[in-house]
Amino acid sequence: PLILQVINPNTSEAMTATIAAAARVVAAPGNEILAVCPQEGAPSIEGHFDEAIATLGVLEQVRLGRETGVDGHIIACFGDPGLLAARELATAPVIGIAEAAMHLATLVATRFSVVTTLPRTLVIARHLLHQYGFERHCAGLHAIDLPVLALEDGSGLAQQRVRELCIAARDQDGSGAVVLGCGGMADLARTLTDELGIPVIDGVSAAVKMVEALAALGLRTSKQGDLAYPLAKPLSGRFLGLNQ
Ligand SMILES: NC(=O)NC1=NC(=O)NC1=O
Repeated sequence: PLILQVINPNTSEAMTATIAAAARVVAAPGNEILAVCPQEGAPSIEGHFDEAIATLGVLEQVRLGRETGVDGHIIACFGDPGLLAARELATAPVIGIAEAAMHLATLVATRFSVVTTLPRTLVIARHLLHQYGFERHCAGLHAIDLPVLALEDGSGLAQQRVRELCIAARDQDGSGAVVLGCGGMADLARTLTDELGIPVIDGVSAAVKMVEALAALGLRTSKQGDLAYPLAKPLSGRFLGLNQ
């Protein structure tokens, strides 16, 4: 059995619970989901500034996970904050939910759309498409224009807007699949897939299965070249805990 560390990079316990539940639904029997979030940081991640803040918490959790001996790390925020830095620290695989969902979307459709939260985070999704090489696969990017934590306010308004934009993406973008662009949407994928008749993909569950696949194949983060452990140097002050 595996221990999979699922990191919610924001500090909202409610979203950590949503993410953990989605991960546990799909985890293989016997595999443990170790859901964590930073003690300090941003309650939600909605732009470049928030991502920079969240990255330190992600790295601290990856460090703790490595010491615990987890078999994989999942960065459960759609910006995949700190992904490559985390891979330097990690021995086990590190997967971001955006890359996971995008990869799976390309396996079931020739074009996919993304439905995310605030319009200002659309540029982050575009950056990831470029970074991962999926620009030509993405037929549309949509934002519900509600803040991330609207997904946890219990009103159902954000969930309704996600559903409307997924339908619009299916009918207007010519997409064969939709990628849900927020960790807090992780509980919506199965229902929307059934209702819309196309794959609606959540990155949390996608990442869980991809880490399980990598573990089963004995594949871990390469420590050759740029993903080798960070060069040892005396990190000071608030970064003391990150010394190797
Ligand atoms: N595009 C997003 O909504 N990203 C996110 N911000 C968070 O705090 N969690 C996410 O998944």
